[in-house]
Amino acid sequence: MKIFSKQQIYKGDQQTAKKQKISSTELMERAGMQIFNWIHERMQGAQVPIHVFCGIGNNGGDGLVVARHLITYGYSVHTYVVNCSEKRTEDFLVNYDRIKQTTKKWPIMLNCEADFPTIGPDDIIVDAVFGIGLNRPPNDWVKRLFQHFRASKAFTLSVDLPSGLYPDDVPEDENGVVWANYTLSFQAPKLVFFLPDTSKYTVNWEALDIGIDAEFLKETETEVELIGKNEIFPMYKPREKFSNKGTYGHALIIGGSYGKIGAVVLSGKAALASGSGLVTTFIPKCGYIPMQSSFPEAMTLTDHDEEKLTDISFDIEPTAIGIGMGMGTDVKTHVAFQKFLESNSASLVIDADAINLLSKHKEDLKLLKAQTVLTPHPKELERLIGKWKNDFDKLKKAKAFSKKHQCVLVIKGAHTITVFENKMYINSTGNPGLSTGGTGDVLTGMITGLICQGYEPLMASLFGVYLHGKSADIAVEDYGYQSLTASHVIEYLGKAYLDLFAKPQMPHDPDAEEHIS
Ligand SMILES: NC(=O)C1=CN([C@@H]2O[C@H](COP(=O)(O)OP(=O)(O)OC[C@H]3O[C@@H](n4cnc5c(N)ncnc54)[C@H](OP(=O)(O)O)[C@@H]3O)[C@@H](O)[C@H]2O)[C@H](O)CC1
Ligand SMILES: [K+]
Repeated sequence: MKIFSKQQIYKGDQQTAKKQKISSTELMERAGMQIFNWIHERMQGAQVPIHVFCGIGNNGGDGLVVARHLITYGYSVHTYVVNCSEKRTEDFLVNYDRIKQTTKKWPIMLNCEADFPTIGPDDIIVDAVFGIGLNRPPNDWVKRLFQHFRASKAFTLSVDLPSGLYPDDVPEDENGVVWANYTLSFQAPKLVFFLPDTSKYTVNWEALDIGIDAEFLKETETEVELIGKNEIFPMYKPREKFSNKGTYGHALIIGGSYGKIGAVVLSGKAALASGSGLVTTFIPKCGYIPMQSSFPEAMTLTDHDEEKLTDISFDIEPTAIGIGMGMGTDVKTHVAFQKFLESNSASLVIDADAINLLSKHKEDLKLLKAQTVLTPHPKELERLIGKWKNDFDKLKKAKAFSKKHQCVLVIKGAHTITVFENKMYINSTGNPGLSTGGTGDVLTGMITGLICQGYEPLMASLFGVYLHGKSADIAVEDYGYQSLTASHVIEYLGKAYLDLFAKPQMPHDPDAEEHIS
């Protein structure tokens, strides 16, 4: 699913109005009606006080549409205009008149803190103060209004975007933002719903189809995409009937050191379970027996050193190599890694200590061949690209790094973001059960295994990240968040594959599930 920029959203509105021969007021009516339907479907006329707070722009206009329909359907509605500016948009004014014609209970003007209404914890707040048009921090009294919302503990439903949140920046003051329980976003979610700095402002979100021009949606190239089943399924490569283990490539997993052989076991098993035809592991000598006994499907090569990697040489021809898990950053290991990079011609997935070595010795980055995949967690990323001011700065730096080194950056997190040159792909699967040792090793193995089967490195990264999260989502049903382990992610990979063929995903629902951030 495409995630549009603010400029693209405004353009989409104009193109929709032109192509469908409707006015912007009609488009606002559609948008507001969708929000009303969503509420009405759930509330079925329940007489819970609903406080609709409207700004003075089009987000406020949407709020007025919602309030008008709620009033018409007999709900207990209190409508307020947050009078934070002298300006009014045209469509706000049209809907301001319309609501005044619908009810004698006209919207109440809020001008300062003394005007704040009492809101009960069981009431509902509809937040339509600011949408994507916010361009500066809210006034102090408006900030206090947002804190008043939060203190009330009322269920807060934000229209399009939690007010006070920019679509393309991180707010300076968290008190200047509405903390929503749910956000109903028009047509597509916003990037800020997925970033660590800003995802906390909405617990849950949903995209509502407001009938934006189909051609616009199809033709517009976006910088960001949300990756769900709809995006992943077309990438799937079916297995051929007349095939053998050689058809699906040979994965080589290199890593491990004394006490950290398990990382390579997990990675190797994941490469195999993702579908690689053959798997070989390359580890220090001390790992030979544990590897052979715990992972019989794999072939094992060893370094001549007992405890660490000092000489990565082999006479097999792997299709793809995953390297770095549990490897350590010993000087001798670095020399071996450097020599390996100089001579390697296979596709490469780099993780953990191999990333740390690259960060320490940036001159080695020029040894990476195009489309090498790097899978850093946030700390490893910081060592690699330097500190960032906020998430947007991080993404800017990540894009620059990817462009410079022609590599695929898989930034692991609650919403893993894969960056390739100027494009960013946000994963929609996964859960907090994955915050446990070894799950990163599993991911690296999976991406390596997918490259072995002929997936391009970028595709393999997107597919691997999706399947990894999906596997955890299925496994968590059986094990719960606390007890989920990296081994379960491997065990449930088959179910994650099968899920691709299960119920189709709804067009506007990235993963046919609730979107809890
Ligand atoms: N396709 C769609 O997604 C549709 C979205 N709709 C809704 O429209 C809003 C965007 O509406 P817009 O009027 O552009 O913006 P806002 O309502 O968010 O803000 C209105 C104006 O408020 C001013 N502003 C900005 N920051 C502040 C501030 N801190 N304090 C006071 N005022 C502020 C600013 O104007 P200025 O001239 O003063 O700079 C904004 O322009 C979108 O989010 C949806 O809810 C359509 O209804 C349907 C299609
Ligand atoms: K809002």
